[in-house]
Amino acid sequence: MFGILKKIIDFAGAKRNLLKKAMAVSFLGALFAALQFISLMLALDIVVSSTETPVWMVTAIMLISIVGRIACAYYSTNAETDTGFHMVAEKRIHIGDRLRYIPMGYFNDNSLGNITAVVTTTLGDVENSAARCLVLVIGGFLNTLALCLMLLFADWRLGLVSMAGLLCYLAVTEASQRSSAKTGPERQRIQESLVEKVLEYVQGMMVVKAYGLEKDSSQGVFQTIDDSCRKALALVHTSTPWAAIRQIAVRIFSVALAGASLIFYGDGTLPLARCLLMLIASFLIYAELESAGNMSDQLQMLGASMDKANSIDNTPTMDIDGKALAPASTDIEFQNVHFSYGDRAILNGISLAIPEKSTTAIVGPSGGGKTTLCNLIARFWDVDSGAILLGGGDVREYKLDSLMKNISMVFQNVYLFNDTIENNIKFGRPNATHEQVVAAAKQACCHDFITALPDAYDTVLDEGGSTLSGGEKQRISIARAILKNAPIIILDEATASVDPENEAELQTAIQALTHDKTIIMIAHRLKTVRNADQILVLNGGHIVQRGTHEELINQAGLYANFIGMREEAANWKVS
Ligand SMILES: Nc1ncnc2c1ncn2[C@@H]1O[C@H](COP(=O)(O)OP(=O)(O)OP(=O)(O)O)[C@@H](O)[C@H]1O
Repeated sequence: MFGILKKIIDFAGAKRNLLKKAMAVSFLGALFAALQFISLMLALDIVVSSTETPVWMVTAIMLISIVGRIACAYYSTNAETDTGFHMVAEKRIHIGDRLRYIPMGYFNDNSLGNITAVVTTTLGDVENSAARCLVLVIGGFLNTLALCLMLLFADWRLGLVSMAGLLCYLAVTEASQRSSAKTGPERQRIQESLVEKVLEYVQGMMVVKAYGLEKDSSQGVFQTIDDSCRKALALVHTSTPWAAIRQIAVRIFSVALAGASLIFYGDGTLPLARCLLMLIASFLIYAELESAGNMSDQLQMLGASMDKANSIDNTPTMDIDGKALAPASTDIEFQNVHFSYGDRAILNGISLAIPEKSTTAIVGPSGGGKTTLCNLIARFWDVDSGAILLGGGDVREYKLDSLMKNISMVFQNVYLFNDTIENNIKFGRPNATHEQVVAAAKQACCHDFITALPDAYDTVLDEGGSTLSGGEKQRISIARAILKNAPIIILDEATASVDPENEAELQTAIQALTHDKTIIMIAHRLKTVRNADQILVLNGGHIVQRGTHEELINQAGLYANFIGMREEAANWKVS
């Protein structure tokens, strides 16, 4: 149990000292509580043994005890709430920051549901109860210890009985925690799979509707909810017997304390006033300890929650050896690059050179590794072997921020944030002025449709930008890249989903973006491919052909086939 308590203190980060203060004040509260017994002892002495202790003194001690206890409880409750919320906010920010610097492969292994569950539900539990549990458990233990010490002072024999009860309780709690050590992680897994399923259900709703599978799909989620409920109950049932054993342990010692008091009174070794005090104490002494014990099960869960959050927070980042460098040029070179997703080899010994301010088109069959090759330049993943150089320096020598300053990426699947259009465009350059945003939007051919919206640039987009058409989203993402003005542009040409009217505007936007830049383009359009300075044909993880259009078109091979298919497609007409 003390291991988990230490874990909470470590987790508190910048609020660690406040948490320690809350614990110290809670201890003070325990001493004030013990004072109540002293006043009770004095009162019984006055009533039963007619001692001459002034009544005002007894009353004053009682008042000090009550006021002191309330004040301590007030302070420690505020401090633990403050600690809980701040420490979790700090952890969430830290995790959010960390996620930016870890390889994308991490997101393959740790699904969205898993990460969402940790940052929301799991940390929500820690936020609401970790600091409170810690203060209650420590407070409960210290409170009982203080009362035992007081009883020791009143009668050492009965003090020892009460102390034995405390030790027995601690031993049972420790045993229960050991036996249910797997409970916390298991419950954690249940929560994760539940969040994962619900997210998948909501995100896949469109496909589910399109295929009329609403019933089957919702049954899957309901099944997971049902499983989660059953497993959570099973876990609670494993901890319930231990709660009963703890209760029995303290009840036995309460009865032993009362019985021993009566025996000592009977044989004349305990005065009546002390005997009455002990009888009252036997009912109250373990009350706080019992509430602390009930919390100890929750501590087990919290320990697992904190471990999970820490495991994300401690994932090694890619920036460990990075330096804030500025490349000498935007020449890019692949030197015998090998890369695989897990065990699946995707790129096998790729070597290529992309000179500054040139245009390189990458073509090839679907699944050949084109996107992967581009993503490696931006270090979404690191290569397995070989090296990728930017301006002569290995991309792994750069800090991610200083590398990404040089690169703008325009993806086929555009993601827009739940924010204003202006802020979405400013994403790559947050301190840009409104005039600069408008100028970029004009170049990207999106100014007109933005100003036609009721709130123009202040229009708040839905998450993912679902209220805009595919072409509009593309152009906003191009405006974003134009504003960032990075010297290297990686572009996944989006033409498949765009109608001819939109395509003309999209091409104007792309021309504005790529002017005078180093361009690497996954090319689908014949015109782009034709005009590229070099064309790389990627198939099965190898560059199978490379050269200019003129050089490749006359060779038999994938490129000639690709051009043939494009020409055929371009000649299609609606009859
Ligand atoms: N995150 C990932 N994890 C595991 N495998 C992946 C991942 N991304 C892509 N792959 C696999 O790697 C292979 C290459 O994918 P990639 O997207 O690079 O191909 P591509 O040539 O760009 O294809 P397309 O033209 O269809 O976009 C594919 O077989 C794909 O299934």
